[in-house]
Amino acid sequence: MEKLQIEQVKEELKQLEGWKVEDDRWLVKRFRFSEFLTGIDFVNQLANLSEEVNHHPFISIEYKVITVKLTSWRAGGITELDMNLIKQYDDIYQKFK
Ligand SMILES: C[C@H](O)[C@H](O)[C@H]1CNC2=NC(N)=NC(=O)C2=N1
Repeated sequence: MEKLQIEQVKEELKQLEGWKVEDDRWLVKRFRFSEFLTGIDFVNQLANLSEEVNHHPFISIEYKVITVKLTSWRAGGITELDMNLIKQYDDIYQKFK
């Protein structure tokens, strides 16, 4: 899978909420939760999805803030799969609202 042009990625991100591009290769978003363990539930759901599709984000847990960073390692940048997955991450997050 080929990496996308960053300008195209940034254009697509305007349709979403809270996603940024870092170092021209990472999609990054901070998800906030009211409870620590709810954030952990969210992480577990992302982990299961990651295993299903064999495509894994880097996830940091900072109390009630979960930071998700995603790129396609082998492609060396952001791919259609990454753009598809971040929408699935947002859908999972919506279920916790
Ligand atoms: C061997 C295994 O299929 C690969 O390392 C997978 C695992 N998860 C992955 N996750 C991400 N984000 N990018 C990859 O290129 C990738 N490759």
